[in-house]
Amino acid sequence: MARNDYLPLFHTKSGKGLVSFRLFAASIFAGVWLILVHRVIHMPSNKGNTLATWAWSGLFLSELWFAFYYLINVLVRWNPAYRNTFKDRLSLRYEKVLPGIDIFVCTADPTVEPPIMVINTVLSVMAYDYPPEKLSVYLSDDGGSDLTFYAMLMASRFAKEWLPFCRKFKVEPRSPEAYFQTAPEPLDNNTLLAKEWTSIKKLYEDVKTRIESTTKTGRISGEIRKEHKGFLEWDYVSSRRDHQTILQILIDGRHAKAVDSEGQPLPSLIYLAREKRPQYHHNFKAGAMNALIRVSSRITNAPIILNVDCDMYSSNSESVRDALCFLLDEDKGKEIAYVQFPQVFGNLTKNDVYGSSLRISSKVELHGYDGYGGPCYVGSGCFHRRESLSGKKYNGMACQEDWMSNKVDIIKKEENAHVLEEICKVLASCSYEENTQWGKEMGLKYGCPVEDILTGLCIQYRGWKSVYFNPERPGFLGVAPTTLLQSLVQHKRWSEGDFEIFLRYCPFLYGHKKISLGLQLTYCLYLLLAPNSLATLYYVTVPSLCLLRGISLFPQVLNPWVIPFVYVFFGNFAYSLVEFVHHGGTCIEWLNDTRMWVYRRTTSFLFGFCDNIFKLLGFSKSAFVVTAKVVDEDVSERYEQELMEFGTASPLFTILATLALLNAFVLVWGIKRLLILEDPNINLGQNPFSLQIILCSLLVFINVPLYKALFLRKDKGRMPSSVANKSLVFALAACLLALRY
Ligand SMILES: O=c1ccn([C@@H]2O[C@H](COP(=O)(O)OP(=O)(O)O[C@H]3O[C@H](CO)[C@@H](O)[C@H](O)[C@H]3O)[C@@H](O)[C@H]2O)c(=O)[nH]1
Ligand SMILES: [Mn+2]
Repeated sequence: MARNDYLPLFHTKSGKGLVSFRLFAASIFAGVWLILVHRVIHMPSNKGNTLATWAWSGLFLSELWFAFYYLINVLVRWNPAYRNTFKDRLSLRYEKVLPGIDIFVCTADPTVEPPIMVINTVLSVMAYDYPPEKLSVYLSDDGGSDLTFYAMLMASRFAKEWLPFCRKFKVEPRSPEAYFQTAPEPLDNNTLLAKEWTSIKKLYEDVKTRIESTTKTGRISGEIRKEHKGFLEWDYVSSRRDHQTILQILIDGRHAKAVDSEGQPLPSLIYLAREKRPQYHHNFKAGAMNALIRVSSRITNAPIILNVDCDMYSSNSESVRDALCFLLDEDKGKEIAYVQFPQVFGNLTKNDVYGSSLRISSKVELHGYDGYGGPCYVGSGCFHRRESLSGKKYNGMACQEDWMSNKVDIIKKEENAHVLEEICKVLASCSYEENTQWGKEMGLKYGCPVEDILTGLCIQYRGWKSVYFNPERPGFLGVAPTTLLQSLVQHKRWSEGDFEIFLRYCPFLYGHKKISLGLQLTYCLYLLLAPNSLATLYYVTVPSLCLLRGISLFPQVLNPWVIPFVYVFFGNFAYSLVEFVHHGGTCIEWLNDTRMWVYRRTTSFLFGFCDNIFKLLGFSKSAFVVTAKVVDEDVSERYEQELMEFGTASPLFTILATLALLNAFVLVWGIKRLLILEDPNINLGQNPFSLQIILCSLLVFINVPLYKALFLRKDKGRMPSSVANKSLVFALAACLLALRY
C-alpha cells in the first residue's frame, strides 16, 4: 500500500484532566514529605520510652513504604492511553485476506466449571463476526472429563443452528445462555425473529437440560456413548491425573461437509485433554496452553491466538476485528505482541460486595500501563501473535505479509481428521517438553501462579509492545468469585505470583533497557502487592495497641503538624472515592471495595508474601487453586443479598476477626480514656490520642459486617464459632500484652 494513502487502523488518545491530577498529586506529595519530616524530628527519645521509639520507627517505615507505593500509583495515572479502532478501514483493506484465528478455551474441572458454562463460552467464540473458515476453537480440558466432552459434542451440533441465527439477527451477546437471559423476548409473534427465537430457544433449553442432567449423574450412559467414537477413549482413563492424550476433532473445518444449517462453513472445533501422568508436573494452565500452542500449530497454525478462560464468554462479536485493527496496522502493528481486553464480570451484585469488579484496575491502571507501552497479559481475553507467544524476539519485522499470502497455512488438506489426531497426540504428551525450551523460552512460562503476567512481561523483555483495548461494549464477560474466601484465595494466588515475579524476574534488572523505566515502575503496582501487607498490618494494629498503652503516635488535633496527616489521609480517600464514582461505581460499592482493600492486604497479601519466603527457603511449591464458578444455592442467595460469606473455618478469617475484635476492644477503651481523662483541662483538640481514636473508629466502622457475622447472624454464612473463639483469645491476649507488658 502506498504510504500516502495510509489511514491508521486505530487511534490513541491521552487522558483528560491530567493537569489537575498532577497538581493534586504534587500537593499530596508535599503532605507526605511533611509527614516524614515530622516523624524524623519528633522521634521519641530512646531514653524515655523504648517501646514508643520502636512503634514510632515502625510507623515511619510504613509511611515510607506507602509513600513509595503512592508514587507508583501516581505514575500509573500520569499518562494513560485510550484506544479506538476503525473496523471499516480494516474491512476495506483486508476483508478478503483476513488471517486465521485460533481460539483457546481452558477448563480444568467439570465440578467447579460446569460443562454447560464451558460450551456457552465455546459457542460465543465460534459465533464471532468473522469468516468461520478462518476460525478454529480449541478446548483444553485439564479435567479430562467425558462430561465436558459430551457437552462439546452437543455444542458442535447446536452450533449448526446457533451460528446462522446469530448471523441473521446480529444478536449480542452470542453466548446462548447470556443471550436468552438478557435479550428481551420479541413481542410480535409473527416476525421471522420471533419464530426462530422460539425454536432456537427450545433447542437450547433441550441441549442444556441434557448436559445438566448428565453432569448431575456424573456419568455418560451407554446410549450416549454410542453417539461418538471419542467416548471410547475414556475406557483407558484411570483418573483425571493419569490418562493418555485425548484429541478429538469435533468439527473439521477443512471438510466440505462442515457446514451449518444454511450451508455456510463452520469453524473447526477441537477437544484436547493433554496427557497427564502422576510423575510429571502438569504446570496448570500454562502447561495446558503450551500443549494447545503445539497441537494447533499442526492443525491450523493461525498467526493469531485468542485465549479465554472457560468462564469468559465473548460478549461482543466484533472483538476479533477490533484486535486485528491493532495487529494489522501497517505502521504500528508490527511491534504489538498482544492486545489485551479487560476482565469484566457478569455476575456482580449491585454494590459488588467483594470488590471483584476490578473497576480501577481495568478503567484506570491498565490504561496507565498502556501509556508506557505495555499493559500486562491478564490471562483471558487476550489476542496474541503466535510468534511472540511462542518465544520469538521482536526484530523489527513481523510476518504480516506471510499471513496474507497464506504461506504459514500448513494445513494439509489430504490428511484426514483421524490421521491428524494421531499425529498431534504426541505434541500433547507429558514427555514432549523434556529437554526443550517449552515453559522457559517458548510458550507460557512455568513455575509461577500468575503465568499470564509473567509471560506478558517476558514478551515485553523480548522487545515487543502490547496494547490495552477497553471498548464500550465489553469484549468478554466472566465469573467473579462469589464468596469471601474464594476472593481472598484468588488474590492470595495473584499477589504471591506477582511478588515471585518481582523476586525472580525483577523489572529493574531484567527490564533494564528493554522496557521503559516508567513501565518498570508501573509493573511494581502489581508485583509489589504482597509486601504491602506488612505496612498495612502495622498500621491497623500498632496505633491501636499504642492507644491502649498510652503511647501517642500522631500530633494533637490543634497542632499544625496534624494538617499533612489529615490532608494526605482524607485527601487520598476523597480522591479514590471521586475516581471510583467517576468510573461508574456507587458510594457503597466504593466502601465495599475499600473494605476488601483492607481485608486483602491483611490476609491474602500476607499469605502471598509468606509463601514466597517459604519458597525461597525451599519449604513449599506453587499451587493453583481453581476458582469455583458455581456455589450452593443458599450461598448464592446470600451473595445476592450482599451478605458477606464466612461459614468455613479458615486462618484467613481468624486474622480478619482478630483484627476486627482488637480494634473494637481498643475503641471502647479509647473512648473511655477520652471521656475520663485525668486532667479535665485537656480538651479534645489537645488530646494526644485523637488521631489514633479516629483511625481505630474507621477500622471498626469498616468491620461492621464482620461483627454482625461474629455475633448477630444466625445463617450458615456466619463466622464459625471455632474461628470466633480463637480470634477472641488472640485479640484479648494482644490487648493484655499491650496493657501489661
Ligand atoms: O490446572 C489448571 C488450572 C486452571 N486452568 C484454567 O485456568 C483458568 C483460570 O483459572 P481460575 O481458577 O478461573 O483463575 P482466576 O484467578 O479467575 O484467573 C485469572 O488468573 C489466572 C492466574 O492466576 C489466569 O491464569 C487467568 O487467566 C486469569 O483469568 C480457568 O479457565 C481454568 O480452567 C487450567 O486450564 N488448568
Ligand atoms: Mn476465573
